[in-house]
Amino acid sequence: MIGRLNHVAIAVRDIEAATALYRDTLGADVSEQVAQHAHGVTTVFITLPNTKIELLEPLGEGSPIAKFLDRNPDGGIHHICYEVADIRAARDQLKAKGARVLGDGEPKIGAHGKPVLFLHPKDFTGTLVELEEA
Ligand SMILES: C[C@@H](C(=O)O)C(=O)SCCNC(=O)CCNC(=O)[C@H](O)C(C)(C)COP(=O)(O)OP(=O)(O)OC[C@H]1O[C@@H](n2cnc3c(N)ncnc32)[C@H](O)[C@@H]1OP(=O)(O)O
Ligand SMILES: [Co+2]
Repeated sequence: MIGRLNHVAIAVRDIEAATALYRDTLGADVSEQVAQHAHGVTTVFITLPNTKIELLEPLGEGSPIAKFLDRNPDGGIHHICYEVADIRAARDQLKAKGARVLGDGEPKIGAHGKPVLFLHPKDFTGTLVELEEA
C-alpha cells in the first residue's frame, strides 16, 4: 500500500536557526517558511536528492507539535510521510485492520497541496505516520 518516502519531519523550537543549520552547515537546498494555518505549524522543506526533510515550528495556540516539544526540548524527529495512491482507500484498509486515524478521519490538504492523514504513533511502533496522496 505505501509507496515512496515523501518526507521526514523534524520538530524544532526555532525554525530560523534550524533552516540556517541545514543551509549553511549541511549545505542543503532549503525553501521559504510557509505558515500552514490548517495544521498549526510553520514549515520549511529541505530538498535532498532522494527525499525531503520538513522542519516544523509550532504556529498559534494548540499546535499539535507543542506537547512533543515540551517532551523533547531540543527538537526531534516528529513523523515520517509515506505516499499512497488513493488516500481514502488506504484509510479504509488501515481502519479495517484496527489502526487509528487521527482527527475526524477526513484528509486535509497538506503542505504540497495534496490530501494528507495521520496515523496514531502507538499503532505504528511509536512513530507518527503521515500519508500523502501521490
Ligand atoms: C503540514 C503537514 C504536511 O506535511 O503536509 C504536516 O506534517 S503537519 C504536522 C503536524 N500535525 C500533526 O502532527 C497532526 C497529527 N498529530 C496529532 O494529532 C498529535 O500530534 C498526536 C499524534 C495525537 C499527539 O498529540 P499529543 O502529543 O498532544 O498527545 P499525547 O501527549 O496525548 O501523546 C500520546 C502518546 O503519543 C506519543 N506521541 C505523541 N506525539 C508523538 C510523535 N510525534 N511521535 C511518537 N510518539 C508520539 C506521546 O509520547 C504519548 O505517549 P505516552 O502516552 O507513552 O507518553
Ligand atoms: Co508532514
